[in-house]
Order: sequence, then structure tokens, then C-alpha cells
Amino acid sequence: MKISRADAISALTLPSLVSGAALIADWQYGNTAAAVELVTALAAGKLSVVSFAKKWSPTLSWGAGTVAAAFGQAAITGAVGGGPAVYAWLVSVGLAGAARVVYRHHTRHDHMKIEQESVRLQTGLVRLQMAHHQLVQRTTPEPAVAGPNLTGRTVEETKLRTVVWELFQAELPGCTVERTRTGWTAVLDLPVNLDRTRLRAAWDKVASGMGVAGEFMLEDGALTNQLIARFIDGDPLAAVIPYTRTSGARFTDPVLLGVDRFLNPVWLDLAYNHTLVAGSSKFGKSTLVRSIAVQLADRPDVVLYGMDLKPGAPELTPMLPILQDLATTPEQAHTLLDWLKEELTERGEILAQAGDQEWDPQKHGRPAVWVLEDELAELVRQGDDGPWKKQPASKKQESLLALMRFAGMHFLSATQQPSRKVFGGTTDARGNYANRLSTRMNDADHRRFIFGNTPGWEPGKLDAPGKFLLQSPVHQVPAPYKGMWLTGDEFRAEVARIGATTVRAPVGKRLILPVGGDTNQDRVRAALVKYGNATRRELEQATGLGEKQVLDAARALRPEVERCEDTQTWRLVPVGAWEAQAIASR
Ligand SMILES: Nc1ncnc2c1ncn2[C@@H]1O[C@H](COP(=O)(O)OP(=O)(O)OP(=O)(O)O)[C@@H](O)[C@H]1O
Repeated sequence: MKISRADAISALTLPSLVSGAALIADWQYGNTAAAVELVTALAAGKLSVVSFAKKWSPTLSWGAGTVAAAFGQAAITGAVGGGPAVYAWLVSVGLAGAARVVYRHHTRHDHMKIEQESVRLQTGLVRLQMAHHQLVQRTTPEPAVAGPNLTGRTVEETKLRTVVWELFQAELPGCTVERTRTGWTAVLDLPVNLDRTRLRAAWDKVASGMGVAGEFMLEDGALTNQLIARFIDGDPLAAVIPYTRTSGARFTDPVLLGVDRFLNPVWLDLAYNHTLVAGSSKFGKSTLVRSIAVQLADRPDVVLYGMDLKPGAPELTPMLPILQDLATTPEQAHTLLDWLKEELTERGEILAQAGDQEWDPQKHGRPAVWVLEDELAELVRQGDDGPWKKQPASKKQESLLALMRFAGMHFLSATQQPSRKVFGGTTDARGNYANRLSTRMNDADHRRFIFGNTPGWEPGKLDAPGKFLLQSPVHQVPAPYKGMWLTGDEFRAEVARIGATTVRAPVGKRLILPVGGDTNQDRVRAALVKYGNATRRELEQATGLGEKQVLDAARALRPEVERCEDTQTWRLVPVGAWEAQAIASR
């Protein structure tokens, strides 16, 4: 242990003071002082010994000891003086120094203990303060932070602003909500910390946060930070959409199909493209075909032909007044396909002469043609086998599909059984039919023949008759539509109205389909019943007989059949006219 200056001073001071005081007392009182000092020293010494022995207060023990030593030194200094006094002083200095060292030793430990205790107490205090802080934090409500103002002008706007804030901590600088007939549309201006890709990706969460029952459609706005959300409330397509007569005047005018989910009209361009209508039974396929057919038939530059090979031709027979002709047997279907081929060749020549690429009825002198086909699969089933194995109807149709469009000639084909075979071996109809519509289709496999495997095109999900999907050059996003509902009465009325003014192709230039009959006369009669009047050539075409056989049969049928020299045609004598003749000859 190092002895400091303070140690030296305190060790020297007391003995020196004691010696000085003893010398003064001796000078003043002589031996009496020394005696008193001795007695005091002995008494203090005794007290010290007893105190140490009985383990009384250390202060008393050490204090009494110190007093005994001091008075002992004083007694020796006063009584003896000289050398012993010096020795006594020295012993006292030594004792004082030792006492100081002992004191320092003890107090050092005490200091350390005090310091440790102090550290412990301070640590405890800090812990206590921390616990108090935590307790305060947990129990005291958060002070209100000044947040964004999420209140909008409409309930929807407020909800949108709130949900976007909760999900992205983003405050919309702009959010305009407008009511529509089927819900509402919101134009969202996005802040810098939220781009529209992120918002689109998380839109499911936004929609569920909005808690509204319906469907959202998203599209990019005009500005790069704008997203447009169209909300469709419930199912607007559940409503019945009444048939509306349209006023298309040219074959290139679009036809009206129905409405989209916003109840906006849906139009389809049919010109220069073939159209396929698919769908399971009882879901509105025929209604769609009918509403398209009456609109086309109402245009002066369009003629319609039909092909319906189902027994009794149930779909197209009611349309006879607006059709130029209807093929109902495989023979007739082949004749129609062959005639289309010839017509196509002639039109090709007309176009070549005019130096044109596309057919224009006004300019090129012949109307646009639509061939309505009901149940394509039936044509393949009946028209590809037997005598037509080498030249199957499906192959004829496939080559026509590829070539006819430019000549203003089109197919509008309906099927409920789309398959690879039906489409002439190609895996889907896309190559041939640019316009594809489908009402509900129960067979999931059929879907790919209409729409391919692109996700979203799922006619199996259409849940009501009249709803359909549409894929066309301008309809590339899968969305359900609802077709116009043309009641049976409305349909018959439209067919009668349009049929009354439907212009037939002129005699000699028209399609003549084969007719049946047991004898030659039966066949000629059947042909004249079907076509009213016919040239000899047309009778040959209809009956499949040679020139002489036709003339013999026609002559044998006189007077039921007569010949008009002016028009070079044969006709059945009208019943009324024949009776009038009979009366006149009486
Ligand atoms: N656009 C429509 N709106 C409302 N209901 C419709 C609509 N189209 C069809 N329906 C309902 O569906 C029924 C079947 O319609 P449609 O005859 O057109 O179906 P389809 O699929 O052609 O059946 P099928 O092949 O058996 O003739 C109709 O009688 C009508 O009740």
C-alpha cells in the first residue's frame, strides 16, 4: 500500500500535539499533570482492552486505545522527558501511522462495498425506470398521430381510400367515383409509392377489403399513374335483353348480338369472316343464330342459304321465307357446296376483271352470301360417308372456308359437338372461323376446339341461357355477354316481314338442289313444286335426269304442267287457272 502525504501528516500531527500539550502541562502543573495523564492512560487502556474483548463498538475500542496511547505518551513525556519522551513520540507516531493504515484498509473495503452497493442500487433504479417506461407505454393509449384524410365524396371513394391506405400506407392523390348503370367506376390516381402493377397484383385484397358483392374489372388509365376500376354490382346479365330491330343497310354493317356486363350493346362485324356459334342444347345457341340471321336477311345486298341435316331440319325450316334455299339431305348439301364452289369461281373472275381484292355487291353485281349451317357435325357424319367418301363434304367445306371470304361469301355455322373432325382435321376452329361465339358448353373438352386453351375462355362457367363468350378480331378479352331474347312470335313475325320482300335469285341463275321421287314424273313434279317454274336445264339439275327424260316426263304431266314459250320455262298450272280454263271451255 502506498503511503500518501495525508497518511504522513495524520501520523505525525496527533503525537506531536500530544507531546506539545504534555510539555505545557508539565511546565504548568508538574508531576500532577503526569499523574493525571498516567491514570487517564491506564483507564483508557483498560476500557480499550475490555471493549475489544467484549466486541463492543470498534469505534469505542479503537478510540479508547488511541486515547490510552496518547495519554501514555503524554505521561512519559511529562514525567520522564528527554530520550524517553522522544521514544514515546516515535512510538506514538508509529502507532498513529499503523492506525491510519488499518483505518485505510478497512475503509477501502467499505468504499468498495459502498461502490458495489451503489452500482447495484443504480442498476436496480435503471431497471425500475425501464419497467415503468414499458408499463406506461403499454397502458397509455398511443397519442393520436396526424394521419391522412381518407374521407371521400362517396361511400365507395372513402372505402377505396381507406383500404389502399391500410394495405399500402399510400394516400391516393385522386379518386373519382362515378355511378354506372351496373355499378360504379373509379379512376384512381396513384401516389409515387404505389404503382399500378402492384395495385393490380393485390387487387383481390382491395376487393375483399371493400366488402362489396360483385365483380371488378381493371384497366389502365390514360396517365401512367392511373388505374381504372369498374365495379359490376351483382349480375347485370341475369336480366332478359329484349330483341331490338337494327337498321343495318349493307352487308358490312355489324350485327347486334346483345349486351355486355355494363349493359352496353355488343356488335359484331360479320363481313369477310366466317362465324361459328357453339353451345350445349337449351342454352340459347339457336336464338343467337336466329337474331343474326334476321338482321342479315333484312339487308338488300345479302342472300341467305341454309344447310340443316338434322331430321326434319328443325332449326332452319322456319327460316325458309328468308332463305334462297335450304339443303336438308346430304345430296343437297353436296350440291350446295358444289354450287358455292362454282359461284366462287365466277366471282373470282369478276374480281380479277375489275382488278379488285374484295367483293362489293354494289360494284360487282351479286349479293353477299351467308350459308347458315345447323349442326356442322351432322354434315360431317352424313356427308363424308357412302358415295362421298372420296369427296367428303367436310373437305369441300374446308377448302371453301379458306377461299370464300374475299368473294363476300360466308359461313355461319352452329354446332353443339365441336370436334377435330368437324373442323376438317385442324385442332381448333380458329384458322377458319375468325368470329367464335359460345353459349354454355357442358363438355369441357369441346371448349378447346372453339377457344383453344387460353385461360379465361371457359364457356362451362356461363350459368344461364343466352349468356355467351365472344372471340373475334376485336374481342380478345374473355367476357360474358347476354344475347337478345327473340321470342318465337317475334322471330316468326320478323321472318314473315322480311320474307315478304326477299328477292329470289333469277331463274336460270339460281341454286337448284336435287329433289327426290320414285318416277321421273314424280321428280319433275317435285322440282316444279319446289321452284315454281324452271328451265329445262334446271329440271335436269333438280331431277338428275337427262334432257330427253325430263322432256318426256314433263310432256306426260300435261295438262298439270305447262310450258311458257316466252320465258322458256316449265311450270305447274295453278289450280285456280286450270279450273278457270275448264269453266271457260264449257
Ligand atoms: N337470349 C336469351 N335470353 C333469355 N333466355 C334465353 C335466351 N336465349 C335462350 N333463352 C332460353 O333458353 C331456351 C333455349 O334457347 P335455344 O332454343 O335458343 O337454345 P339452344 O341451345 O339452341 O337449344 P337447342 O339446341 O336444343 O335448340 C329458350 O327457350 C329460352 O327460354
